[in-house]
Amino acid sequence: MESSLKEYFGFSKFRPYQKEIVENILQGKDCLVVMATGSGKSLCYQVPPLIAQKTAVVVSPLISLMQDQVMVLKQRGIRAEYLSSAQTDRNVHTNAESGQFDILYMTPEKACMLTASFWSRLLESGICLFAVDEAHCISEWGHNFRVEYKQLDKLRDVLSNIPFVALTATATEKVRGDIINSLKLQNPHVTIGSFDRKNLFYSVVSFDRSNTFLNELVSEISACIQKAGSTIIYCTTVKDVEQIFEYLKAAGIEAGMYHGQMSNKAREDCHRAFIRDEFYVMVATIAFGMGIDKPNIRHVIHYGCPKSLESYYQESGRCGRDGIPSFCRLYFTRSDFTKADFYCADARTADQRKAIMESFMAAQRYCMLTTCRRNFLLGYFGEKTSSVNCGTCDNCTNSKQESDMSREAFLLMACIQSCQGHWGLNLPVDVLRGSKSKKVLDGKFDKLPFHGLGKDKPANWWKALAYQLISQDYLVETFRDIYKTVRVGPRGMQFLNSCNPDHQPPLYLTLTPELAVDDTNKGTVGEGVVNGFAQLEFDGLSQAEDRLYKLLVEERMKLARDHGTAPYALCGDQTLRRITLIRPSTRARLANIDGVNQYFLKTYGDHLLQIIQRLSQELGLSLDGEPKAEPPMPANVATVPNNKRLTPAKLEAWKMWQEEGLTVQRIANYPGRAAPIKEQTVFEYILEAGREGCPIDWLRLCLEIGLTQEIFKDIQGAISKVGKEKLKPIKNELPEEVSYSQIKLCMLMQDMGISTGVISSTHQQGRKADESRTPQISEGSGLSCQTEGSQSNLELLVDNVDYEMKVVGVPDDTSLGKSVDKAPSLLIEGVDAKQPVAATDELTCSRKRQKLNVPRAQHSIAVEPTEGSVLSWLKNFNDGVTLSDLLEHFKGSKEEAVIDLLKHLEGEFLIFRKNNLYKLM
Ligand SMILES: Nc1ncnc2c1ncn2[C@@H]1O[C@H](COP(=O)(O)OP(=O)(O)OP(=O)(O)O)[C@@H](O)[C@H]1O
Repeated sequence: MESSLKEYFGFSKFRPYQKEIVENILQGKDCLVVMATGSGKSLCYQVPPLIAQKTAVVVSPLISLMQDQVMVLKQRGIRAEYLSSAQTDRNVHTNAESGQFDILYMTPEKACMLTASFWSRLLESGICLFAVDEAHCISEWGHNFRVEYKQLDKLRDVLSNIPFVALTATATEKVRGDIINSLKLQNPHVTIGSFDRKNLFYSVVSFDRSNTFLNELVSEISACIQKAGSTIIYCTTVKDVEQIFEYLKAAGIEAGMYHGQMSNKAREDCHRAFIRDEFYVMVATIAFGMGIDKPNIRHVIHYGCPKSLESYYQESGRCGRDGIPSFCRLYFTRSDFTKADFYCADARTADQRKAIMESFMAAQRYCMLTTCRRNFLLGYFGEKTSSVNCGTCDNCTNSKQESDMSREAFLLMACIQSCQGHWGLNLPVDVLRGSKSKKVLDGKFDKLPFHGLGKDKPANWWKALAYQLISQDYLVETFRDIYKTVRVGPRGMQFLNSCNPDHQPPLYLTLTPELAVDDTNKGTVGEGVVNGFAQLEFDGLSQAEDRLYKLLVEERMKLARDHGTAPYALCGDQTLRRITLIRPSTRARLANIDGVNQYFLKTYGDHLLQIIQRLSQELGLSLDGEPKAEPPMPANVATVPNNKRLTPAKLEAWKMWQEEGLTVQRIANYPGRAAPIKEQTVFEYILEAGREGCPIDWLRLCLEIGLTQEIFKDIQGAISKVGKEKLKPIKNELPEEVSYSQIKLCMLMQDMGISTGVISSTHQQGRKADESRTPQISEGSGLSCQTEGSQSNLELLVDNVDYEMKVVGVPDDTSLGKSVDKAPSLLIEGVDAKQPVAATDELTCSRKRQKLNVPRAQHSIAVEPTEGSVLSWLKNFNDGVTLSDLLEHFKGSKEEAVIDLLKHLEGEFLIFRKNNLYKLM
């Protein structure tokens, strides 16, 4: 799997969850994948066909999206095509059914229209999966319901034994249920990743449509273009699109335009020019939504409050899909909030109207928020967060000013209370401002004691205060049909009860620019809203490197133009940045850069190497530098251990285990403890810390409870048979000696997307840590170790006995021409490894792996390094070998000769290097 990943995609490792999902698909399981935009969902259905050598059929909602994906896949040497009304090549249909494509995209309409004979021929040729991308379109609860998606279930009978894979970035629990039911997914493997897009900076600004504002917008966009970054400006109306487009044009910024009133051809041309970097700015309505797959958009601006928080998340999610820090800014005016009837116009049922209203109101709350925007977004999608301050939104980074607004809050809440919660905000604000409108007089609201008491402040000031109070739960906004009403909530009632007209307890609220209108603070409030690009640590390149990067961007552009493709399809900005920093001089060095795939190397490698050499010389830069630290990538698993949700006892147990290296048993019986706690409890604490995102040495934990790859796989098998709702049925499926702890650990690792690969691939590291530590406990605990027959990857788990064991040697089967898959017999002084060891209770297994880092080539005979001999030797080591292993194996040969040979093989994409381990492609 990893060699396919490197060969076709150029990546050296899977992102969280990807490998797990690919494995499940290859095992024939249905999958539901809910992972953030840009988290790498596509790869989950793009890798299996390369391994299974069968076609992956992918349903995708938009022709432009399919076309872009096919274009990119072709640049990776993957045979991809699409079937839709827009396909002009008639051969595609015939070639598709005879299995000529690795990946075949189609629209839902097309998928339902294809004849039974097409499917049966394709089935004969081989289908490895049927994927439904943007699967939320199946659900009426989703924000993009598409009727055609509903009919895809028909294909379930036609493709009865093929795994169905549904993928989406946004799906609430309700939508997830709908997807599973509609597609008739059978006991699917469900993956729900984090919604958090860590590389995105969120900010919101209230704006007017003045020229001053538009000038600011122009400078913001220019700053992005300077960094060779693309911007999308989403407008809520066609009129706004045209106006902004004209304004940019007048300011000398080349931009494209995209909206529903343009002809198909004009839209397609514009779309194509944008993804090919012919201009860097696209001004669009949300019609330019799902169909954009460009990974290097650095800036998404919303010019007006979006219609829902889901669509905001989706549209802003177009930003920074390649993981580079990028910026999402939302501009709104309060008049945007009055568009409910417009958005509800298409609703066919009361439920639909309710759903639209709810998410529109959530978008409004997002605009008015004074607390962390990321937390609000994540919370909306049901994700709990541990930090109060994300550090990457305007509210968390700008200095805030607060002011005691107890008197004003009292007046507003008391007035709203007197209006009995039957009204929106306008009426109580009118009353406070002393209005004598018909509505006020008819309802005798002018007789209220508050009438006119707030006339010193403009209406918008009071509304801004109301939104502050709503966001702090003093007021509650609901709606009836499409009309919003506001009432005093329990927190507000508590406040009102503690007030009298002459005295109110202090109530500090954040001063938003609107609230500062007549305040001396005005002017300082907005200062926090700084240019986002200045805030983002964009690249860390020196001046000369920055120049080189821009020249390489131009070169990529030329190459893409010559090959009729988009620059990002050749290689991403992140890869280009790595190339800039390393400045490789050989094919091998270029091949080893993350993001460089075989097709790229073969097609553009030599040309690019020449260019790099020439430009580096001109700029006075040396070649073959060391890679610098990468900009932050979105990590789905938090690594910060100061987790607020862990109790001190749990945090302490985790620290003792993870940081101090104590075993579970040792922690449970720690001398300083008033009373011992159960080992099982300590183990649960560690699992919980892991679940909460604290780093865990998974290999060590597996070793400590005897969870080997084989047991892991057995447990996975049991889970796929009986589900994972209850532990007992899983346990019943498994051999007696498999413990509940092992099952729990396996389930957690599965949930967190940690694959079995971790157990073996971290051997080297794990070994060192373990071996450097003398055994912590020797209390003669019972044992439940696997010995003979349960070894894998040259690994043996033995009793944690109170004397040091010593590895004295391992006969090297490989050098004798035997397979290493067979368990080697280990000779350990003082221990008969074949002696069965009695299992006792399930967690009395504080064991220590004793023999692990066996030099593989200890007994090797002289072998000459040739292309063939290196490749066939590497075949024996799935986990790869180090350079010293290789030198040891080929000892007698010159070191430089071995290194040259390795470089050549690397440059030919026959081997690849990951973490300094050489592996076979
Ligand atoms: N393992 C990986 N290593 C490095 N980059 C990756 C990896 N997997 C995917 N990517 C890159 O991440 C970016 C986003 O991937 P992808 O298009 O699959 O996201 P997605 O989850 O399908 O997003 P969307 O919901 O927007 O369609 C792409 O540029 C892709 O090449």
